[in-house]
Amino acid sequence: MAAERGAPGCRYQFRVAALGDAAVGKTALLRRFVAGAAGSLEPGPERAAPTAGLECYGRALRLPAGPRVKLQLWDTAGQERFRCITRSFYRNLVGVLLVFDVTNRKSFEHIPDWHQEVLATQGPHRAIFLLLGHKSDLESARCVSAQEAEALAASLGMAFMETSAVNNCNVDLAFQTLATAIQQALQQGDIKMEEGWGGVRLILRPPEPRPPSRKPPAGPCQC
Ligand SMILES: Nc1nc2c(ncn2[C@@H]2O[C@H](COP(=O)(O)OP(=O)(O)OP(=O)(O)O)[C@@H](O)[C@H]2O)c(=O)[nH]1
Repeated sequence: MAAERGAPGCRYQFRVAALGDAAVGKTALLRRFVAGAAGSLEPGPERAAPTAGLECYGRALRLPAGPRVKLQLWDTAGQERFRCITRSFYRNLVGVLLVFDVTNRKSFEHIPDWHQEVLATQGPHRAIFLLLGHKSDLESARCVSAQEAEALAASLGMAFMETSAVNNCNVDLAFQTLATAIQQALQQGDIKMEEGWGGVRLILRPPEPRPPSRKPPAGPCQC
């Protein structure tokens, strides 16, 4: 997957958000993806300042066998007191990463509530979801198995992956998987771009098919 910081040559912009309980690692996950494998994680292993409301990041990527797309990535506050800000924004999402912490059972049990909250506020546009079990590097403290998370994801109609921002496990793959599913839904007409909806934006029109070139008249030279 080729990555760029800007959006040159991107055909679409997909608006995606990471949702889940406070401190599950949404900010670290997004920053890891934007910084790439070589980037350092700010502010380090200590607890980062909790997100207040919403923060936005962006990164472009080329999908396998597809166009280049820009992901507009929204980091949302997990804390309840910011929920009225984040809720107002769900209807303009085309992709949602539902994030829980594999060492925090409550954050896993709250996933159906997060899912329901998005569905309840979405309007006619249906977002594509991906369930992420985050902090997979903390194996010894794990209290949610991959099998039960897979079962939950299947029951909610979405795919599941485990990620870690600390060792950069599956981070690129998670975003690539979500973006590919969005692109396929767009291609199949399951998602439609509409005026006034911010989930998908066309940045660059596909090139028009070129008209057949006019050949010089056959026959003897006229000059
Ligand atoms: N071991 C480990 N720790 C992580 C990982 N990702 C994040 N953390 C730590 O988990 C804590 C919370 O991370 P954040 O990214 O701030 O969590 P958040 O979900 O954005 O929190 P809110 O903004 O309150 O919603 C921080 O101390 C991070 O360093 C990870 O993959 N592995």
